[in-house]
Amino acid sequence: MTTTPQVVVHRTKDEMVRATAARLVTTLVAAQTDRGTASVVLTGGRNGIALLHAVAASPARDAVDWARLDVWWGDERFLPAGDPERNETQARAALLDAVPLDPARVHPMEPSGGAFGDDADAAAAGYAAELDAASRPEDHGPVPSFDVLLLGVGPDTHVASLFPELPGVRETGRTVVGVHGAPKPPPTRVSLTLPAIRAAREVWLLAAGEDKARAVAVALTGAGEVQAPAAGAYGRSRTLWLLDEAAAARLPEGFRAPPA
Ligand SMILES: O=C(O)[C@H](O)[C@@H](O)[C@H](O)[C@H](O)COP(=O)(O)O
Repeated sequence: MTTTPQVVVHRTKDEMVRATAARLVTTLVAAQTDRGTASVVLTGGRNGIALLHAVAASPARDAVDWARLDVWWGDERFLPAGDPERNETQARAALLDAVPLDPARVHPMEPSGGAFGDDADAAAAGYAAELDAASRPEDHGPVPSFDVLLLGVGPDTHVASLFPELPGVRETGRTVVGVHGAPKPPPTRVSLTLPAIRAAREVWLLAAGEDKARAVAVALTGAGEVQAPAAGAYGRSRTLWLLDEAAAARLPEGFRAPPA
């Protein structure tokens, strides 16, 4: 099932990031109210990390019961543990180290030189097994039904580490893949695949700045997912594109959510 994307346009990047932080806190609190627990999938990139800083600074942040939150990653740069360019390192510095998470519920992807040595494909298989072990019968498959899965959008329409035309974006069987030869450094990465992304209840795509305007317009106006991976990223109950005016500038009329 696909969900029609909803497009929310904020005036500036800063406003988009702060409003999305408030939306994330509210959504996680609602999930904990409904199910007693919540889960989020983090993304790397400037917007994804700015969002975590904004959650850390939010006066409402402790409405979330952090000990009942599962934290996963949508992709990782396959670098040594603690490398400042790892998405995990940046997420810990921005938010995770500041809130009382249950360490057993934080699920980083293995670094290079870790349990799988320098084998990104083995690290991907390991993460797929971890997802499978965490999924329950009601999840209908080998991936948990994440409450919110966050994605940055690259200027070439990549999401997570699924780049246009590379093998990862064509993957229909596996839930996690090793990525080799990525055009955005570092070249070796680990990424959820589109089927795994689509297991989420809600998928939120973040884009700000004029260098994203073409990617946003292409992905939302009928491009195929192999050429434009962001076009294949949607959630089971909701797909939200959270933009600033600059990133929305090339969208045709009629794509924005009506004003509240
Ligand atoms: O590891 C990464 O780099 C990401 O997960 C990647 O998919 C990122 O989210 C986009 O490239 C957008 O990044 P920006 O928000 O910095 O433009």
